[in-house]
Amino acid sequence: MADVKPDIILKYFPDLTEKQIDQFSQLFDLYVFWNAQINVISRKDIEELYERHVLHSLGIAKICTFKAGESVLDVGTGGGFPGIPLAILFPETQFYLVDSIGKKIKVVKEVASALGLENLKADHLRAEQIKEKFNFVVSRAVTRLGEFYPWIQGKFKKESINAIPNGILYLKGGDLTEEIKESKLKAELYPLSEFFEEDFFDTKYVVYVPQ
Ligand SMILES: C[S@@+](CC[C@H](N)C(=O)[O-])C[C@H]1O[C@@H](n2cnc3c(N)ncnc32)[C@H](O)[C@@H]1O
Repeated sequence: MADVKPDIILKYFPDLTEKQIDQFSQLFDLYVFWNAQINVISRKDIEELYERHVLHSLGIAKICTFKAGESVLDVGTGGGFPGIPLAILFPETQFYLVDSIGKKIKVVKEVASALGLENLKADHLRAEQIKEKFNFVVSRAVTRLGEFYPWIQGKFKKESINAIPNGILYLKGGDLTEEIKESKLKAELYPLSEFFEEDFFDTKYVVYVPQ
């Protein structure tokens, strides 16, 4: 049996409050329950939930510390990654999670409600339908940057209160040098190996595209 406690999160984020530790601890049982009904995580992966999904999602927090009052859109969140772990870590930031598959959003809503995450809203929508503007757009493993960018272009607030400019923070794998070139975007690549000892297989980078 793999370690199903959130100790690995504390190893890299040692300043969590009791409330956050409790919320991270609840994730395992919640995802075991919901994943049995609606498949949002590969079933063989569930025992690695904290490493492959929760810690992996928090790689974004190593690049950007979201501030109170900022807003973050998670495009193609699936069962809530990276949005749910980030919403636990940054309770003063507003998160909006969307996915084009309704039953995945049902899981997100159920998990968020069980955790009492008041800073998270989720909707069954395609990213292209969203009219609001955000400080940051996060995402994990949805599509190539060149296809992704037009979905969210123009959805960024102008004003910024963060140490880094508003922009996209995308957990990605693949041949990123080629993909970034093809997208014609000015992107910065951050390998997760700079922050974590764990191996994240085919999704080893945070791509940051300032706006
Ligand atoms: C490979 S899954 C990744 C899910 C999640 N981000 C994760 O890493 O576990 C890609 C998700 O993107 C969603 N998706 C694809 N195109 C989308 C769009 N235009 N708007 C919103 N969601 C989209 C799909 O429904 C799917 O749930």
